[in-house]
Amino acid sequence: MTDLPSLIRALPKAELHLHIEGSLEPEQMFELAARNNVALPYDSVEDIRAAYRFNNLQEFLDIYYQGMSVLLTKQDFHDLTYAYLKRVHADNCRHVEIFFDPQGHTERGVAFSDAIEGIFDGLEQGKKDFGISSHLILSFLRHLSEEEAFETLEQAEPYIDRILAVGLDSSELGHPPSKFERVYAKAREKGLKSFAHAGEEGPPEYVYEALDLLKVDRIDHGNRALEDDALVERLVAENKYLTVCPLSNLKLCVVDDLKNHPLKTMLNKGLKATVNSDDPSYFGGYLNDNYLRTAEALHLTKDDIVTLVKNGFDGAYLTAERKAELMHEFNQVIASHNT
Ligand code: HPA
Ligand SMILES: [Zn+2]
Repeated sequence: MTDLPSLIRALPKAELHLHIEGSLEPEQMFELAARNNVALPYDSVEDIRAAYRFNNLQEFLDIYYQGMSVLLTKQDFHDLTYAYLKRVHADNCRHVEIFFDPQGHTERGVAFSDAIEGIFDGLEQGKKDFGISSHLILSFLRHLSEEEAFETLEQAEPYIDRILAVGLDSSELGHPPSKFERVYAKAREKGLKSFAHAGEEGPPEYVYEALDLLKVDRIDHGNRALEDDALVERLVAENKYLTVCPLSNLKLCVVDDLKNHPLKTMLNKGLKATVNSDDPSYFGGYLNDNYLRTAEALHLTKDDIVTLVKNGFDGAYLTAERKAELMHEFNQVIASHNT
């Protein structure tokens, strides 16, 4: 009988839904606040952790934007990114596709170039030290205007060849994908892929809009697509990957209990679900925690884990060579756990 937790820990994995600002641990928040002379409304690390109780997405976002106020210099963005990669290296995470929220920084007076170059430096160092391959996704804040999204895309121009995709995050309700149809068209013209958070709190209509108007290649979350059978059929037929985040869903009350999480239902319906951590510092778990706790709560089988991990590779934008390397390692781990 396979020891499923040890298999989960040992398998090489990909993470496709991670906001780098959401990996800022309270200890690092204090360190950067001291380094940059930023006042925090907390007295201790325990104080910060105690504040991480959320009834919905907006309550989290308010604290998340406040947390990122300690990020000011290129070095800060490097250190943040490197700390995340070091942490997920311990989870045997081999490939990451991470979001960053440039508008969360430029609106505070941080230069776009400092944020993105710091992140790129961190990713490069992580590749050297841990062998983690990566892509960066530029995410628009959907509570801001489309015009501001256009300005952000403009700022990204010098780096466009090193950016994988655009994404859409922040407050979902009241900010449907249709608001960003034109800026997504422009991003696609520039050769970027299109991703969008949809169906986390928003209705199935937002998922349709993401598909029809933003022409997304991947859906981030997508939980509420399950309310519409025709939509599920379409996502299956079009082979759209969903980047699902179980512990995020629990912390933000998208599900009331992990036992009621739709991940297993998604797999049963043939949806291409992947497992991810979203904002691990705020939601209480990195990549392996998301696999382990969901596996336990939903009684996932070895086949389910194999499917989820492979979906992570298939839904990622890996070179053929990198994918072959990862599948080789994957097969070796599976073989060693069969004995
Ligand atoms: O889970 C999320 N949803 C929407 N916006 C976000 N920004 C960071 N994390 C999230
Ligand atoms: Zn997210």
